[in-house]
Amino acid sequence: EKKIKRIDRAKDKSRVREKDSERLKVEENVFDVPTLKILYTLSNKGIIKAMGGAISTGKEANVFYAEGPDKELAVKIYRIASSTFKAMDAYIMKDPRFTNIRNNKRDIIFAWTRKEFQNLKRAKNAGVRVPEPVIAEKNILIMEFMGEKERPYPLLKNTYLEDDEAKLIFDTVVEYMRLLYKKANLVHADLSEYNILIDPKDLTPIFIDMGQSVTLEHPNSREFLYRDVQNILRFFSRYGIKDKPEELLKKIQAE
Ligand SMILES: N#C/C(=C\c1ccncc1)C(=O)NCc1ccccc1
Repeated sequence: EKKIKRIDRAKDKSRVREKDSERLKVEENVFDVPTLKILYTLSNKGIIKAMGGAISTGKEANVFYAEGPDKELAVKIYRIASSTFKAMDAYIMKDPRFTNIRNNKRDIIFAWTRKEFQNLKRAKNAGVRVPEPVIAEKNILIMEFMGEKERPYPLLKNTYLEDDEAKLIFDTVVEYMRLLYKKANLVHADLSEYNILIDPKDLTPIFIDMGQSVTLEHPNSREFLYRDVQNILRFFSRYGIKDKPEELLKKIQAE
């Protein structure tokens, strides 16, 4: 009996340790030394006052909550170590804005982070609701936190909607896609219910994750736009919205 107890306790302890190492793993291969140095610099510049917990964790990046001098911030840290930057290649190497970068991993990640900053800026200026970008420093992007008191707004994916509410959001999403295209000369290129936040106060959509967004000059921009349109129609079809891809493309690209 005693022996079994001892084994169970040992197992529990190892489980706790395993969990810690799990958490540490997330922290460690994002918070590598160069990244910590940049965070330290940003805090010395008074841009970040305190770091909070992780909002989103993914294979390419992690987003953390942070306190800024005057507003809440989201700190997106692109992983250098194990990121699948191969996927990034397809977007960045054909982008006329980034043809001259050297083909090494760090430079690709730094260029990608700069690109997300620039794309957010352009989207904001075009009238699309996105997190206001604050600064891009190497593999770190700091932007306005979309949420309240450390709680991020929910993804469209996780928001319960009545049909009429969904229709209003759908119309705004299409309008934002049109503004991105006509005013910002951009295609989101990864638009879906996973990259749209919903402000619960007024049920307005917020586009996030624009690192992969491309200008219309990109050879595949129309294909990426078509895919965004299909994603949006697929998701909103559950609310009885029956628009056809061609109709949406006409609305977005209309002269
Ligand atoms: N940008 C951003 C995001 C949220 C956010 C919330 C509140 N304010 C600003 C941004 C976000 O989750 N992006 C998706 C993502 C990024 C990294 C790993 C997994 C998933």
